[in-house]
Amino acid sequence: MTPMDTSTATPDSAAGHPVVELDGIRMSFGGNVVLDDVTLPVRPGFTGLIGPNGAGKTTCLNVISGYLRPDQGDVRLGGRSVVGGSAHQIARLGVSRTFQTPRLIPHLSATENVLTGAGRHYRGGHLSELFGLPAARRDERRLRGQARDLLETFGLGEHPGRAASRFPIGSQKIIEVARALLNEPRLLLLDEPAAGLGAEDVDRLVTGLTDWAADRDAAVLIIEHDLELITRLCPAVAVLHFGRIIQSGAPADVLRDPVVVEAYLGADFAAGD
Ligand SMILES: Nc1ncnc2c1ncn2[C@@H]1O[C@H](COP(=O)(O)OP(=O)(O)OP(=O)(O)O)[C@@H](O)[C@H]1O
Repeated sequence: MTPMDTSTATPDSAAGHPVVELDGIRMSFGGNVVLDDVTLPVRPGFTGLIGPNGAGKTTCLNVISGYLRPDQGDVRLGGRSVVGGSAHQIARLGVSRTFQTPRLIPHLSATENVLTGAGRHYRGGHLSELFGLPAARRDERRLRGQARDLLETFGLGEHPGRAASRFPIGSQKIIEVARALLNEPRLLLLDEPAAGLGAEDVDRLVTGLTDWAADRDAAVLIIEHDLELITRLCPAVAVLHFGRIIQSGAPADVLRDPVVVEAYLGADFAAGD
């Protein structure tokens, strides 16, 4: 394979219309150009976004989720431009994300933390809760059940009432993923979900995500340095290097591409690791 023109970069092993498309995104901080003409379609299923430290991966997630407004280019969610929308507005359109460092509420239980992801599908509000309105009570019961099911899906159903801070860091990261899923997102953005996880937690994560995605049309964009996880989960992967997409396609092809090997993986990998 040869390096790809960023204007046509497409993880072409994935099927279906893109759930989200980055189109010609440029993002700079001061004079520092961090994303340069990034075009990336993310289709239903799993797409990996890999690249060296500082390549601009988290910045891509921040642009998609409305935490950053790009200097140029468009972000289309289901074909509709969302550039300029706030993070809150974009979340309401069905975009969920996690962060590199888990942002759980330490004293709340695992279930309660997952429940904090409910926003979009929760009809109750402070007033209806206050007056104990039936719709709010029904929603809460349903959501509690879903939160517990999600913890089960990720193999963490044993201690739903335990405070988040009492779980090991790997489990906390997985609880954060479960929280992002309660919202039934059509687009899930995961920022290094496996960082700091042991092998058992990585298996929990992969199994849980695979089970969750199996009967849904959702798209999942995963930033990850664990290339084995990327290969297990993602039929499509794109490589960012110095803010540009330098290659995309099936992981087995992309990870063998000499341009990618040189840019990212280093001589050890090229030698056959
Ligand atoms: N808010 C910001 N202000 C200034 N510079 C920033 C900001 N956010 C990111 N950067 C810079 O943009 C570049 C890309 O950062 P980014 O976090 O997107 O990289 P990354 O590929 O996710 O890296 P890593 O794998 O280490 O997490 C870095 O040089 C970083 O210092």
